[in-house]
Amino acid sequence: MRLGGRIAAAIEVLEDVGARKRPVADALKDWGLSHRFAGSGDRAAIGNIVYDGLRKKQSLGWLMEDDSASALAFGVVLRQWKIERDVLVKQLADDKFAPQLPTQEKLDGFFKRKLSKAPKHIKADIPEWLQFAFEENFEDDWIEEGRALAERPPLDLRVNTLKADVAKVAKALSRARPERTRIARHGLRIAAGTGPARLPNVTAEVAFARGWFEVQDEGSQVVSDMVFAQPGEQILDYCAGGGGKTLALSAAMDNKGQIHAWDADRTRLAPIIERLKRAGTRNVQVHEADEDISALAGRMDRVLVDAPCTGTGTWRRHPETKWKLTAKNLEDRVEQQEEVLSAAAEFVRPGGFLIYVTCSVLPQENEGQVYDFCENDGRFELISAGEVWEDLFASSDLKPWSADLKTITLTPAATGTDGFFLAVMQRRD
Ligand SMILES: C[S@@+](CC[C@H](N)C(=O)[O-])C[C@H]1O[C@@H](n2cnc3c(N)ncnc32)[C@H](O)[C@@H]1O
Repeated sequence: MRLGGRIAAAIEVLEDVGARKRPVADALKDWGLSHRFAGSGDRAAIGNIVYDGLRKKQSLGWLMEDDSASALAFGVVLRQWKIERDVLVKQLADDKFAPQLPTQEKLDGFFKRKLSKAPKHIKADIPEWLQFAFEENFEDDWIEEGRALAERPPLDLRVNTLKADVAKVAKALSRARPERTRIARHGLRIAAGTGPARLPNVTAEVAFARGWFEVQDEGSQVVSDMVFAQPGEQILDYCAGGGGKTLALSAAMDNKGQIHAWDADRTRLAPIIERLKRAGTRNVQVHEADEDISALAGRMDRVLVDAPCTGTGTWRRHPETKWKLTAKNLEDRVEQQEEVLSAAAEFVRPGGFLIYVTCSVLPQENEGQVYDFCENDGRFELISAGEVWEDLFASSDLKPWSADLKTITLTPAATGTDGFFLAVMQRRD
């Protein structure tokens, strides 16, 4: 396919996503199934236009004075992919599959308008109603933080130290030119690439089938490390989901001790079985949602609550969720988090630790949540996560946010990771 056909396809997918409010991945998959002539390079390029457009939907719409799917797709190739206007016009002129170009007047305006003159939430590419929360969290840097959440993310891998080491995986994947992560100790990163560049399908590699690595954002690797799980301990992963963090904890414990993996949703937990097997994990007990785990109450050295959240820290990967999020969704999540935190706390032994994690950058779900919890439950005290950071990652030149010098927030702008929040609370009695 030529560029014109790819832009036309991206417009079709963007319209589908907008009209049916469906996940981008589903819309792209359907498009691929009904256009089997498109090669993998075409599908990657179309996906990139769609995702890049959704990440910067607001700023591109403002520059184009038009937020249609077509304006967005052309905005991406002209501004983000940096294809010269004349080159684009020429390429599309004799392409019968190319969509209609925006009018001369619209394009003139697009190139004349300066984003520095746009309202602040548009510059930051975040929904206006979240501006206050961003300001509260990131002070003078909030626009930069919003913008970083609108960039393309890299592909991060966590080397499974139960089966391999960083050098071995780097060698196995050398064609993809992975580099060591700047914070995580067992991480590799494959750069995002620009324009139509596609990321390699690393899960099709033999090294993946052998369990040498997992796909896991560096931020997720870092917060898993900060649980500080020690060999021989008893750990409860209360919101284990597909097991991303469970696997990292197991490797950190060198398969010694016991991890109990639980989740309220049995279907979310299902993939964990296969992943544990591939990783060579032997110290994880999976508990189904309807299983009674009350025998573990008051006995766990550490309980990890990787709480259900709005996912604002992962907007780079799921940009459509940025524009769908409502104040009501946020309120519901906050309520759910309160319930999960109180229920999970019952499993911590006296002197043990409760670790609260979200992949959100909103203070309501983060600092607000743990301060309320500690106020209501006098047994728990917030301790300094900054000290754990220093213990583990002092050598990194990147530093997380810490509004209160106790909890930590990772962000694409500060730490080059997805957005994550982590707080550690200790049970006194
Ligand atoms: C952020 S995801 C977990 C991701 C997972 N830890 C990982 O690293 O792959 C949050 C999980 O919380 C679970 N959850 C929601 N409400 C819960 C509850 N009341 N108790 C336990 N888990 C719950 C959801 O099913 C979801 O799998």
